[in-house]
Amino acid sequence: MCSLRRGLPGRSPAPRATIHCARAVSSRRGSADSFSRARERKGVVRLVEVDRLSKSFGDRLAVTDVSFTLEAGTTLAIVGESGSGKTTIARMLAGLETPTAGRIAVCGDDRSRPARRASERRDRARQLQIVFQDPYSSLDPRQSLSTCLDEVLRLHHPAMDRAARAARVAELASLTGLDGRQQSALPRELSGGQRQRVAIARALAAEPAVMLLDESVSALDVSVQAQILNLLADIRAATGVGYILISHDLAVVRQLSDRSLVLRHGRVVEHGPTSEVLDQPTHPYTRLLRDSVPRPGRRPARPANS
Ligand SMILES: Nc1ncnc2c1ncn2[C@@H]1O[C@H](COP(=O)(O)OP(=O)(O)OP(=O)(O)O)[C@@H](O)[C@H]1O
Repeated sequence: MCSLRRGLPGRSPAPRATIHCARAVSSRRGSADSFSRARERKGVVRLVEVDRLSKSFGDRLAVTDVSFTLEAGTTLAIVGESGSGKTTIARMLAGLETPTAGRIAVCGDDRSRPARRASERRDRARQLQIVFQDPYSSLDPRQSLSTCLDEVLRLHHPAMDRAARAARVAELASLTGLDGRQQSALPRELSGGQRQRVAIARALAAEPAVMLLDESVSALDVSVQAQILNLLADIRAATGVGYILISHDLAVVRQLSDRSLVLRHGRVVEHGPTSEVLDQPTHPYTRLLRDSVPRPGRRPARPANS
């Protein structure tokens, strides 16, 4: 996997995503809170700050008072059973839902209200990209990887000429382990794992500071899943991108994330380093989630009275 990093010739290991974000943070330094400034002085780039976020749909509270941060080069996992509010948080981060209360900042820019102009939407997309569980539905069936990446590069990097774009397409394909045939293939001609690599390459083409991985490896079989997780870890090390990993699979969470946040009925019940959350959970719900993972010889835990 290390060879993938050689696919970024001449690029500084100092992550471009981080540089992009650091600029955004310093450009609005006046409104950054004192905690952010203290972290910046220590050289930690805070990519995402979510503060007391809530969302209700009518009288249904989907998310209540959720706070977390994400730093460059790290992964935060959001776990919880179906209906616990994971997707709603993801949709608010991506700007697809407006919070009922609370604040979201990505790269220091406030996202608590919808983007008004196309340029603002483009800037936001450049800061945060999403990779969904099913790339098939999010890929244009008529576009090969090369065409798809070229389009993203033209949108986000208008100063790049055709040759620079072609070089960057080759670089991204190499980074995500897609060969020449796969670069010119249509989505239907690729396997699920290859399509997921295409979706990752497309997200990376925008050079985002943050990637939101929404059950991105859930549909893949275990060996392909392991390859994609290794790939994501390599990309994180090479670029400093931060990941928000939404997953119900605790093995995936353990492999890729540094910190985990456990949601129940839209509220955070536990939040801390992943190893501590999974190995020494303090909340009964986290214990239940962990003990529900099927393991040889283990009986499923009975739900507590809840
Ligand atoms: N547009 C909506 N209108 C009304 N209720 C909604 C809407 N979107 C989500 N909800 C409700 O909000 C709660 C949280 O849903 P959400 O999709 O965020 O959960 P989740 O943890 O992502 O679940 P899953 O793992 O099944 O995707 C659920 O009770 C859901 O029914």
